[in-house]
Amino acid sequence: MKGSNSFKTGLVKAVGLMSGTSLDGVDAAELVTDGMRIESFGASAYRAYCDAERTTLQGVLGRWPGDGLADALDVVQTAHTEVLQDFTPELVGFHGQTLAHEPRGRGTHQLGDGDALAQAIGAPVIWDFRSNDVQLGGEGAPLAPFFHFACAKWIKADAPLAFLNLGGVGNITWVDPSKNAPEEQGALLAFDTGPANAPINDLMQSRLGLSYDKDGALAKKGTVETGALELFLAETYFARMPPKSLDRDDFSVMLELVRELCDADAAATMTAMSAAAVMQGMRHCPSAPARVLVCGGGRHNPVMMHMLREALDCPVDPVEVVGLDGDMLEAQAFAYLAVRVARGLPTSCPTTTGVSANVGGGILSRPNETE
Ligand SMILES: Nc1ncnc2c1ncn2[C@@H]1O[C@H](COP(=O)(O)OP(=O)(O)OP(=O)(O)O)[C@@H](O)[C@H]1O
Ligand SMILES: CC(=O)N[C@H]1[C@@H]2OC[C@@H](O2)[C@@H](O)[C@@H]1O[C@H](C)C(=O)O
Repeated sequence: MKGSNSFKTGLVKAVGLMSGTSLDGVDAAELVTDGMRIESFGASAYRAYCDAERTTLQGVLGRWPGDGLADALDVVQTAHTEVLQDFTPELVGFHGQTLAHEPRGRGTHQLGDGDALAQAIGAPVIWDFRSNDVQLGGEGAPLAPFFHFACAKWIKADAPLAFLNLGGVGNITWVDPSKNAPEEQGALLAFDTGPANAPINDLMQSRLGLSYDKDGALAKKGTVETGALELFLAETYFARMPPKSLDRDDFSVMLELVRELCDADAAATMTAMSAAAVMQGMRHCPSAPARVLVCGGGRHNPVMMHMLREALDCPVDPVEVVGLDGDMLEAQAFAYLAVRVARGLPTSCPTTTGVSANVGGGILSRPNETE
Protein backbone atom coordinates (compact mmCIF):
# COMPACT_ATOMS: atom_id res chain seq x y z
CA MET A 1 0.00 0.00 0.00
CA LYS A 2 1.21 3.47 -0.83
CA GLY A 3 0.58 6.34 1.59
CA SER A 4 0.35 6.20 5.37
CA ASN A 5 0.17 2.69 6.83
CA SER A 6 -1.22 3.38 10.31
CA PHE A 7 -4.86 2.53 10.71
CA LYS A 8 -7.02 1.85 13.75
CA THR A 9 -7.01 -1.66 15.13
CA GLY A 10 -10.06 -3.84 15.77
CA LEU A 11 -13.29 -3.77 13.85
CA VAL A 12 -13.79 -1.21 11.07
CA LYS A 13 -17.08 -0.02 9.60
CA ALA A 14 -16.16 0.11 5.93
CA VAL A 15 -18.22 0.90 2.85
CA GLY A 16 -17.29 -0.67 -0.49
CA LEU A 17 -18.15 0.93 -3.83
CA MET A 18 -18.47 -0.96 -7.10
CA SER A 19 -19.16 0.35 -10.58
CA GLY A 20 -19.16 -2.82 -12.67
CA THR A 21 -18.61 -3.64 -16.32
CA SER A 22 -22.38 -3.49 -17.03
CA LEU A 23 -22.27 0.30 -16.51
CA ASP A 24 -25.67 0.29 -14.84
CA GLY A 25 -24.68 2.24 -11.73
CA VAL A 26 -22.75 2.29 -8.47
CA ASP A 27 -23.36 -0.17 -5.62
CA ALA A 28 -22.41 0.80 -2.07
CA ALA A 29 -22.43 -1.65 0.84
CA GLU A 30 -21.39 -1.46 4.47
CA LEU A 31 -19.46 -4.20 6.20
CA VAL A 32 -17.95 -4.46 9.67
CA THR A 33 -14.76 -6.51 9.69
CA ASP A 34 -11.27 -6.74 11.11
CA GLY A 35 -10.02 -7.61 7.63
CA MET A 36 -10.27 -11.33 8.28
CA ARG A 37 -13.65 -12.24 9.73
CA ILE A 38 -16.99 -10.77 8.69
CA GLU A 39 -18.50 -9.32 11.85
CA SER A 40 -21.72 -8.01 10.27
CA PHE A 41 -23.27 -6.71 7.08
CA GLY A 42 -24.88 -3.26 7.04
CA ALA A 43 -26.86 -0.91 4.85
CA SER A 44 -26.52 -0.75 1.10
CA ALA A 45 -27.43 1.74 -1.60
CA TYR A 46 -27.50 1.98 -5.36
CA ARG A 47 -27.05 5.04 -7.55
CA ALA A 48 -27.96 4.39 -11.19
CA TYR A 49 -26.16 6.14 -14.04
CA CYS A 50 -28.63 8.11 -16.14
CA ASP A 51 -28.55 7.56 -19.91
CA ALA A 52 -26.33 10.58 -20.54
CA GLU A 53 -23.84 9.45 -17.89
CA ARG A 54 -23.78 5.90 -19.29
CA THR A 55 -23.15 7.27 -22.78
CA THR A 56 -20.25 9.32 -21.45
CA LEU A 57 -18.73 6.27 -19.76
CA GLN A 58 -19.31 4.05 -22.79
CA GLY A 59 -17.52 6.63 -24.89
CA VAL A 60 -14.28 6.24 -22.94
CA LEU A 61 -14.23 2.45 -22.46
CA GLY A 62 -10.90 1.19 -23.71
CA ARG A 63 -9.56 4.74 -24.08
CA TRP A 64 -6.72 4.47 -21.66
CA PRO A 65 -4.08 5.77 -21.42
CA GLY A 66 -5.22 8.93 -23.11
CA ASP A 67 -6.78 12.36 -22.78
CA GLY A 68 -10.40 13.39 -22.84
CA LEU A 69 -11.38 11.53 -19.68
CA ALA A 70 -12.42 14.60 -17.64
CA ASP A 71 -16.16 14.31 -18.27
CA ALA A 72 -16.17 10.59 -17.52
CA LEU A 73 -14.14 11.15 -14.35
CA ASP A 74 -16.69 13.74 -13.31
CA VAL A 75 -19.51 11.20 -13.79
CA VAL A 76 -17.65 8.62 -11.69
CA GLN A 77 -16.81 11.07 -8.89
CA THR A 78 -20.33 12.53 -8.73
CA ALA A 79 -22.08 9.15 -8.66
CA HIS A 80 -19.74 7.76 -6.00
CA THR A 81 -20.03 10.85 -3.81
CA GLU A 82 -23.82 10.80 -4.08
CA VAL A 83 -24.22 7.10 -3.29
CA LEU A 84 -22.29 7.68 -0.04
CA GLN A 85 -24.51 10.50 1.20
CA ASP A 86 -26.33 8.44 3.85
CA PHE A 87 -23.28 6.53 5.13
CA THR A 88 -20.78 7.40 7.86
CA PRO A 89 -17.92 5.04 7.03
CA GLU A 90 -14.63 4.80 8.88
CA LEU A 91 -13.05 3.62 5.63
CA VAL A 92 -14.17 3.45 2.00
CA GLY A 93 -13.08 0.91 -0.65
CA PHE A 94 -13.36 2.65 -4.02
CA HIS A 95 -12.99 0.31 -7.01
CA GLY A 96 -13.66 2.84 -9.78
CA GLN A 97 -14.80 2.14 -13.33
CA THR A 98 -12.59 -0.23 -15.30
CA LEU A 99 -11.65 1.44 -18.60
CA ALA A 100 -9.10 -1.09 -19.76
CA HIS A 101 -7.80 -4.38 -18.47
CA GLU A 102 -4.79 -5.83 -20.23
CA PRO A 103 -2.49 -7.19 -17.55
CA ARG A 104 0.24 -8.25 -19.99
CA GLY A 105 -0.21 -5.18 -22.18
CA ARG A 106 -1.08 -1.63 -21.25
CA GLY A 107 -2.06 -2.65 -17.71
CA THR A 108 -5.29 -2.26 -15.80
CA HIS A 109 -7.01 1.04 -15.16
CA GLN A 110 -10.00 1.94 -13.03
CA LEU A 111 -11.23 5.48 -13.58
CA GLY A 112 -11.63 7.32 -10.29
CA ASP A 113 -9.72 9.69 -8.03
CA GLY A 114 -9.54 8.42 -4.44
CA ASP A 115 -7.86 11.60 -3.20
CA ALA A 116 -10.72 13.72 -4.46
CA LEU A 117 -13.33 11.28 -3.06
CA ALA A 118 -11.66 11.36 0.37
CA GLN A 119 -11.84 15.17 0.34
CA ALA A 120 -15.45 15.17 -0.84
CA ILE A 121 -16.74 12.76 1.81
CA GLY A 122 -14.33 13.49 4.67
CA ALA A 123 -13.32 9.85 5.20
CA PRO A 124 -10.24 7.78 4.29
CA VAL A 125 -10.44 5.99 0.96
CA ILE A 126 -8.54 2.97 -0.37
CA TRP A 127 -8.39 2.86 -4.15
CA ASP A 128 -6.37 1.53 -7.11
CA PHE A 129 -6.67 -2.05 -5.84
CA ARG A 130 -5.44 -3.81 -8.98
CA SER A 131 -2.25 -2.08 -10.21
CA ASN A 132 0.17 -3.52 -7.69
CA ASP A 133 -0.89 -7.09 -8.45
CA VAL A 134 -0.40 -6.49 -12.18
CA GLN A 135 3.00 -4.89 -11.59
CA LEU A 136 4.03 -8.01 -9.69
CA GLY A 137 3.04 -10.29 -12.57
CA GLY A 138 -0.58 -11.00 -11.60
CA GLU A 139 -3.79 -10.67 -13.58
CA GLY A 140 -5.06 -7.93 -11.23
CA ALA A 141 -8.43 -9.74 -11.23
CA PRO A 142 -10.55 -11.25 -9.88
CA LEU A 143 -10.08 -9.69 -6.43
CA ALA A 144 -13.32 -10.76 -4.75
CA PRO A 145 -11.96 -14.30 -3.95
CA PHE A 146 -10.43 -13.33 -0.59
CA PHE A 147 -13.86 -12.04 0.39
CA HIS A 148 -15.50 -15.21 -0.93
CA PHE A 149 -13.27 -17.12 1.47
CA ALA A 150 -14.59 -14.98 4.36
CA CYS A 151 -18.16 -15.57 3.10
CA ALA A 152 -17.57 -19.33 3.07
CA LYS A 153 -16.53 -19.09 6.73
CA TRP A 154 -19.49 -16.82 7.51
CA ILE A 155 -21.99 -19.34 6.12
CA LYS A 156 -20.10 -22.13 7.93
CA ALA A 157 -19.56 -24.11 4.73
CA ASP A 158 -18.15 -27.55 5.47
CA ALA A 159 -17.17 -28.70 1.96
CA PRO A 160 -15.52 -27.07 -1.05
CA LEU A 161 -17.95 -24.80 -2.84
CA ALA A 162 -17.89 -22.23 -5.65
CA PHE A 163 -18.99 -18.62 -5.79
CA LEU A 164 -19.99 -17.63 -9.31
CA ASN A 165 -20.40 -13.98 -10.24
CA LEU A 166 -22.47 -13.41 -13.38
CA GLY A 167 -21.85 -9.72 -14.06
CA GLY A 168 -20.86 -8.22 -17.39
CA VAL A 169 -18.01 -10.72 -17.22
CA GLY A 170 -18.25 -13.98 -15.27
CA ASN A 171 -15.83 -15.07 -12.57
CA ILE A 172 -15.65 -18.08 -10.28
CA THR A 173 -13.98 -18.75 -6.96
CA TRP A 174 -13.52 -22.32 -5.75
CA VAL A 175 -13.09 -22.29 -1.96
CA ASP A 176 -11.94 -24.93 0.48
CA PRO A 177 -13.47 -23.68 3.73
CA SER A 178 -11.44 -26.10 5.86
CA LYS A 179 -8.37 -23.88 5.38
CA ASN A 180 -7.54 -21.18 7.90
CA ALA A 181 -6.74 -18.26 5.62
CA PRO A 182 -7.39 -17.35 1.98
CA GLU A 183 -3.70 -17.23 1.14
CA GLU A 184 -3.10 -20.73 2.57
CA GLN A 185 -2.09 -23.27 -0.06
CA GLY A 186 -5.16 -25.02 -1.50
CA ALA A 187 -7.69 -22.56 -0.06
CA LEU A 188 -8.71 -20.83 -3.30
CA LEU A 189 -8.71 -21.08 -7.06
CA ALA A 190 -10.22 -18.18 -8.98
CA PHE A 191 -10.48 -16.84 -12.50
CA ASP A 192 -12.77 -15.14 -14.99
CA THR A 193 -14.90 -17.81 -16.68
CA GLY A 194 -15.77 -15.79 -19.78
CA PRO A 195 -18.35 -13.32 -20.91
CA ALA A 196 -21.60 -13.30 -18.93
CA ASN A 197 -24.12 -10.47 -19.49
CA ALA A 198 -22.12 -7.80 -21.33
CA PRO A 199 -22.39 -9.32 -24.83
CA ILE A 200 -26.10 -10.09 -24.31
CA ASN A 201 -26.65 -6.47 -23.28
CA ASP A 202 -24.76 -5.32 -26.38
CA LEU A 203 -26.95 -7.53 -28.57
CA MET A 204 -30.14 -6.18 -26.99
CA GLN A 205 -28.90 -2.61 -27.41
CA SER A 206 -27.82 -2.94 -31.01
CA ARG A 207 -30.84 -4.92 -32.24
CA LEU A 208 -33.72 -3.68 -30.09
CA GLY A 209 -32.51 -0.55 -28.31
CA LEU A 210 -32.97 -2.30 -24.94
CA SER A 211 -30.36 -2.40 -22.19
CA TYR A 212 -30.73 -6.12 -21.32
CA ASP A 213 -32.82 -9.26 -21.86
CA LYS A 214 -35.09 -8.90 -18.83
CA ASP A 215 -35.75 -12.29 -17.22
CA GLY A 216 -34.30 -13.93 -20.33
CA ALA A 217 -37.65 -13.30 -22.05
CA LEU A 218 -36.15 -13.10 -25.54
CA ALA A 219 -33.72 -16.01 -25.04
CA LYS A 220 -36.64 -18.14 -23.82
CA LYS A 221 -38.34 -17.78 -27.21
CA GLY A 222 -35.27 -18.76 -29.20
CA THR A 223 -33.35 -21.90 -30.13
CA VAL A 224 -29.67 -22.37 -29.42
CA GLU A 225 -27.60 -22.60 -32.60
CA THR A 226 -25.17 -25.38 -31.73
CA GLY A 227 -22.73 -24.61 -34.55
CA ALA A 228 -22.15 -21.10 -33.21
CA LEU A 229 -21.87 -22.47 -29.68
CA GLU A 230 -19.19 -24.96 -30.76
CA LEU A 231 -17.19 -22.25 -32.51
CA PHE A 232 -17.37 -20.17 -29.36
CA LEU A 233 -16.15 -23.06 -27.21
CA ALA A 234 -13.16 -23.52 -29.53
CA GLU A 235 -11.80 -20.17 -28.28
CA THR A 236 -8.39 -20.81 -26.69
CA TYR A 237 -9.30 -18.91 -23.51
CA PHE A 238 -11.29 -21.84 -22.16
CA ALA A 239 -8.44 -24.36 -22.31
CA ARG A 240 -5.98 -21.93 -20.74
CA MET A 241 -5.07 -22.84 -17.19
CA PRO A 242 -6.18 -20.38 -14.51
CA PRO A 243 -5.62 -17.87 -13.06
CA LYS A 244 -6.76 -15.77 -16.01
CA SER A 245 -8.87 -12.67 -16.47
CA LEU A 246 -10.75 -10.78 -19.14
CA ASP A 247 -11.63 -7.27 -20.22
CA ARG A 248 -15.30 -6.46 -20.84
CA ASP A 249 -15.06 -6.66 -24.62
CA ASP A 250 -12.59 -9.53 -25.05
CA PHE A 251 -15.39 -11.73 -26.45
CA SER A 252 -16.80 -9.43 -29.09
CA VAL A 253 -16.54 -12.55 -31.32
CA MET A 254 -19.86 -13.61 -29.77
CA LEU A 255 -21.78 -10.92 -31.63
CA GLU A 256 -20.12 -12.01 -34.86
CA LEU A 257 -21.07 -15.65 -34.29
CA VAL A 258 -24.78 -14.84 -33.96
CA ARG A 259 -24.91 -12.15 -36.65
CA GLU A 260 -27.04 -14.21 -39.06
CA LEU A 261 -29.49 -15.44 -36.41
CA CYS A 262 -32.88 -13.92 -35.64
CA ASP A 263 -33.11 -11.90 -32.42
CA ALA A 264 -34.55 -14.69 -30.27
CA ASP A 265 -32.10 -17.36 -31.51
CA ALA A 266 -29.20 -14.93 -31.09
CA ALA A 267 -30.23 -14.20 -27.48
CA ALA A 268 -30.71 -17.91 -26.71
CA THR A 269 -27.36 -18.79 -28.27
CA MET A 270 -25.49 -16.02 -26.42
CA THR A 271 -27.08 -17.02 -23.13
CA ALA A 272 -26.00 -20.61 -23.79
CA MET A 273 -22.48 -19.37 -24.56
CA SER A 274 -22.25 -17.59 -21.21
CA ALA A 275 -23.48 -20.69 -19.37
CA ALA A 276 -21.15 -22.95 -21.37
CA ALA A 277 -18.19 -20.73 -20.47
CA VAL A 278 -18.93 -21.44 -16.81
CA MET A 279 -19.03 -25.16 -17.55
CA GLN A 280 -15.63 -24.96 -19.20
CA GLY A 281 -14.35 -23.19 -16.10
CA MET A 282 -15.66 -25.93 -13.82
CA ARG A 283 -13.20 -28.37 -15.39
CA HIS A 284 -10.35 -26.33 -13.92
CA CYS A 285 -11.58 -26.52 -10.33
CA PRO A 286 -9.42 -28.70 -8.03
CA SER A 287 -12.50 -30.76 -7.10
CA ALA A 288 -16.20 -30.69 -7.92
CA PRO A 289 -17.81 -28.10 -5.64
CA ALA A 290 -20.58 -29.31 -3.34
CA ARG A 291 -22.66 -26.35 -4.45
CA VAL A 292 -22.46 -23.25 -6.63
CA LEU A 293 -23.65 -19.97 -5.12
CA VAL A 294 -24.42 -17.34 -7.73
CA CYS A 295 -24.19 -13.58 -7.36
CA GLY A 296 -24.42 -10.75 -9.91
CA GLY A 297 -27.24 -9.81 -12.25
CA GLY A 298 -27.16 -13.06 -14.21
CA ARG A 299 -28.77 -14.91 -11.32
CA HIS A 300 -31.96 -12.97 -12.16
CA ASN A 301 -31.97 -14.53 -15.63
CA PRO A 302 -33.99 -17.78 -15.35
CA VAL A 303 -32.82 -19.03 -18.76
CA MET A 304 -29.17 -18.71 -17.79
CA MET A 305 -29.79 -20.28 -14.39
CA HIS A 306 -31.72 -23.16 -15.98
CA MET A 307 -28.87 -23.84 -18.41
CA LEU A 308 -26.37 -23.90 -15.55
CA ARG A 309 -28.53 -26.23 -13.47
CA GLU A 310 -28.96 -28.60 -16.41
CA ALA A 311 -25.23 -28.77 -16.99
CA LEU A 312 -23.93 -28.98 -13.42
CA ASP A 313 -24.50 -31.95 -11.17
CA CYS A 314 -24.60 -29.99 -7.92
CA PRO A 315 -27.09 -27.43 -6.54
CA VAL A 316 -26.86 -24.02 -8.24
CA ASP A 317 -28.53 -21.30 -6.17
CA PRO A 318 -28.50 -17.55 -5.80
CA VAL A 319 -26.40 -16.52 -2.78
CA GLU A 320 -29.60 -15.36 -1.08
CA VAL A 321 -30.27 -18.98 -0.06
CA VAL A 322 -27.41 -18.66 2.43
CA GLY A 323 -28.35 -15.16 3.56
CA LEU A 324 -25.96 -13.16 1.35
CA ASP A 325 -26.92 -10.30 -0.97
CA GLY A 326 -26.11 -11.15 -4.58
CA ASP A 327 -26.51 -7.58 -5.80
CA MET A 328 -24.08 -6.21 -3.22
CA LEU A 329 -21.46 -8.94 -2.88
CA GLU A 330 -18.88 -7.14 -5.01
CA ALA A 331 -19.37 -3.84 -3.15
CA GLN A 332 -19.04 -5.72 0.14
CA ALA A 333 -15.89 -7.35 -1.24
CA PHE A 334 -14.27 -3.95 -1.76
CA ALA A 335 -15.22 -2.88 1.78
CA TYR A 336 -13.52 -6.06 3.03
CA LEU A 337 -10.47 -5.61 0.80
CA ALA A 338 -10.13 -1.96 1.88
CA VAL A 339 -9.77 -3.03 5.50
CA ARG A 340 -7.23 -5.67 4.50
CA VAL A 341 -5.22 -3.08 2.57
CA ALA A 342 -5.35 -0.66 5.51
CA ARG A 343 -4.06 -3.46 7.76
CA GLY A 344 -1.27 -4.50 5.38
CA LEU A 345 -2.89 -7.88 4.68
CA PRO A 346 -2.69 -9.48 1.23
CA THR A 347 -5.64 -9.18 -1.16
CA SER A 348 -4.51 -11.67 -3.80
CA CYS A 349 -2.24 -14.69 -4.08
CA PRO A 350 -0.83 -16.98 -6.80
CA THR A 351 -4.04 -19.02 -7.08
CA THR A 352 -6.38 -16.03 -7.40
CA THR A 353 -4.54 -13.77 -9.83
CA GLY A 354 -1.37 -15.66 -10.73
CA VAL A 355 0.73 -13.06 -8.91
CA SER A 356 4.17 -14.33 -7.91
CA ALA A 357 3.57 -14.02 -4.14
CA ASN A 358 0.80 -13.03 -1.75
CA VAL A 359 0.28 -9.34 -2.30
CA GLY A 360 -1.75 -6.34 -1.18
CA GLY A 361 -2.28 -3.26 -3.25
CA GLY A 362 -4.14 -0.03 -3.08
CA ILE A 363 -3.54 3.56 -2.15
CA LEU A 364 -4.79 5.10 1.10
CA SER A 365 -5.96 8.70 0.75
CA ARG A 366 -6.93 10.59 3.87
CA PRO A 367 -9.22 13.63 3.71
CA ASN A 368 -6.60 16.14 4.83
CA GLU A 369 -3.61 14.76 2.92
CA THR A 370 -3.93 16.86 -0.21
CA GLU A 371 -5.35 20.01 1.38
N1 LIG B 1 -33.96 -9.67 -14.33
C1 LIG B 1 -32.90 -9.86 -15.12
N2 LIG B 1 -32.97 -10.63 -16.20
C2 LIG B 1 -31.92 -10.82 -17.02
N3 LIG B 1 -30.72 -10.25 -16.82
C3 LIG B 1 -30.57 -9.47 -15.75
C4 LIG B 1 -31.63 -9.23 -14.83
N4 LIG B 1 -31.17 -8.39 -13.87
C5 LIG B 1 -29.88 -8.12 -14.18
N5 LIG B 1 -29.52 -8.76 -15.31
C6 LIG B 1 -28.23 -8.68 -16.01
O1 LIG B 1 -27.21 -8.43 -15.06
C7 LIG B 1 -26.45 -7.27 -15.45
C8 LIG B 1 -25.94 -6.55 -14.24
O2 LIG B 1 -25.15 -7.44 -13.53
P1 LIG B 1 -24.14 -6.91 -12.43
O3 LIG B 1 -24.69 -5.71 -11.78
O4 LIG B 1 -23.77 -8.08 -11.61
O5 LIG B 1 -22.92 -6.50 -13.36
P2 LIG B 1 -21.64 -5.65 -13.01
O6 LIG B 1 -21.39 -5.66 -11.55
O7 LIG B 1 -21.79 -4.34 -13.69
O8 LIG B 1 -20.54 -6.49 -13.80
P3 LIG B 1 -19.10 -7.10 -13.33
O9 LIG B 1 -19.37 -8.05 -12.20
O10 LIG B 1 -18.64 -7.77 -14.57
O11 LIG B 1 -18.27 -5.92 -12.96
C9 LIG B 1 -27.42 -6.44 -16.26
O12 LIG B 1 -26.72 -5.58 -17.14
C10 LIG B 1 -28.22 -7.52 -17.00
O13 LIG B 1 -27.54 -7.94 -18.14
C1 LIG C 1 -10.71 -5.66 -14.44
C2 LIG C 1 -12.06 -5.76 -13.82
O1 LIG C 1 -12.64 -4.76 -13.44
N1 LIG C 1 -12.55 -6.99 -13.71
C3 LIG C 1 -13.85 -7.26 -13.10
C4 LIG C 1 -14.82 -7.73 -14.18
O2 LIG C 1 -16.11 -8.00 -13.61
C5 LIG C 1 -16.16 -9.38 -13.24
C6 LIG C 1 -14.78 -9.89 -13.56
O3 LIG C 1 -14.40 -9.01 -14.62
C7 LIG C 1 -13.79 -9.69 -12.39
O4 LIG C 1 -12.53 -10.15 -12.79
C8 LIG C 1 -13.64 -8.23 -11.97
O5 LIG C 1 -14.49 -7.83 -10.93
C9 LIG C 1 -14.65 -8.47 -9.70
C10 LIG C 1 -15.31 -7.55 -8.75
C11 LIG C 1 -13.36 -8.97 -9.03
O6 LIG C 1 -12.30 -8.38 -9.18
O7 LIG C 1 -13.48 -9.97 -8.30
